[in-house]
Amino acid sequence: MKKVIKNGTIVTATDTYKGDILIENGVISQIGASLQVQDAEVINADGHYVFPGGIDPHTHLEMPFGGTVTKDDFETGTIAAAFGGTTTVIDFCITNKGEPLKKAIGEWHAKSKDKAVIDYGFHLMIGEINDDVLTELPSVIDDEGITSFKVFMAYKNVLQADDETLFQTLVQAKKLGALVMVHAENGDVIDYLVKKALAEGKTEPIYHALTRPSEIEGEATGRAAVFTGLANSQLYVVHVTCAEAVEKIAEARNKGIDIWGETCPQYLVLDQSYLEKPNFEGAKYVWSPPLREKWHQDVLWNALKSGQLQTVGSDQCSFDFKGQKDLGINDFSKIPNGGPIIEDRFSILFSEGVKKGRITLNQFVDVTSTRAAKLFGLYPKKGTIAVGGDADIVIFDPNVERTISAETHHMAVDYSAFEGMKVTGEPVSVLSRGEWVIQEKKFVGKLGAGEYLKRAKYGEMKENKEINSLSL
Ligand SMILES: NC(=O)NCCC(=O)O
Ligand SMILES: [Zn+2]
Ligand SMILES: [Zn+2]
Repeated sequence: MKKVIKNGTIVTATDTYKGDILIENGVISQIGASLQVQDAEVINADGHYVFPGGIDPHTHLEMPFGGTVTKDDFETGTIAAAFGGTTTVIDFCITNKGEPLKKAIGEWHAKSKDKAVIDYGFHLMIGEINDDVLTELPSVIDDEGITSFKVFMAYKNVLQADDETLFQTLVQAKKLGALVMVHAENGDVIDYLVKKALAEGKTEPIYHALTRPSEIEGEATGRAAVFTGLANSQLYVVHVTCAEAVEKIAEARNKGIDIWGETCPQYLVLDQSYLEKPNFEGAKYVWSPPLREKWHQDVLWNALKSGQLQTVGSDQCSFDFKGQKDLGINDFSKIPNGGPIIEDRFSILFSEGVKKGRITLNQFVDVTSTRAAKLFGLYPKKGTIAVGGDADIVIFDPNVERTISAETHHMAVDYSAFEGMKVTGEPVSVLSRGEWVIQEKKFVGKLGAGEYLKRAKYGEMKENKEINSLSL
């Protein structure tokens, strides 16, 4: 059945206006003032914003990590994402050295196919480059539509790749039309600092942060940027946390290097002092890179505002406090890294960003949806509200006040990293390709309704180049 969303304030990355939206066969077929439509379900969005569904370009659902597996899978994770206003996730498919890439991709399809309630795609981790990998890469792009590769510069002896692998990945990405993503920290230096701290009997969660200083995030970001320039390739730096990394990205962009930066809500609103909470509670706040001193938050907000950082991902990577985070009770290096964010990304950005005047309403849409769609080959099917695009839509109450809590969230974990935080604004209803997923704050979607997204090549997203040169 057709649907028409009436009287809402439609917000895209560039425009804000009152209008009605007609949805037919999962697609936006018309936008206009006072649309008169027969035989349509009418949705009254008066007093609400109508946003394009959020695109979360950074999730780890059902990922084996740190001796355990992330608690939220493609069922609970995508349901929670939808409650939070996200209608597309791009998850990291983790590969193992010596095994075919196709094996890992097959595993990720098996995890997601019958569970995802919203649309999804995969990035592919590259841990090594050899003849087998080189033979497989073209079909990863052409057959699977996976057009972004992820290289970890940290997690020594686990996920970390060496510089040669990063450089070769950049070269291949340029040739094939993919965007390279990096976790930028110097894993070798961290490994030394961690061993030293443990030998000195420093085992508490705060040492996780103290052994990963912001300078080495800056160093790794700068190194990756230099490689990108040399390879004349393209780079997206995930979870930027600090001034040093922002500076390296800005410097590289000024030189004309094709580099993009993402930050995450946790780095915008939480700080290093959380790791000092007593009774091992600090473990709830163990991320890599770690939470920083508070002053870095202003740098990150300003970078979003000025366009030096372009996206906000969640880095959803959730572990229970009891039974998972406590693997590191006697040794901070064994605390599984990551936290539950997928549901809170949109609301925190709106409340702390738009409501507090740090970013505009249109920038909010850009950093939570549009820019990710452009960078990761989904635009304009996703990431905006336009005729012909998928009807992935969030009807958002900008004035409701609520308190974030594990008691009320929909993620499968036993704590919230934002427990007690008051936010203004909440998604009320969410549509994925024109079908209700959340209706009046209730889940009404279907497991397996989410479709796998084959994405366009990076080079084909001409708009990325234009935006990059415009904002230099
Ligand atoms: N960020 C984090 O601590 N965990 C998820 C894995 C990663 O993105 O590095
Ligand atoms: Zn990472
Ligand atoms: Zn991550």
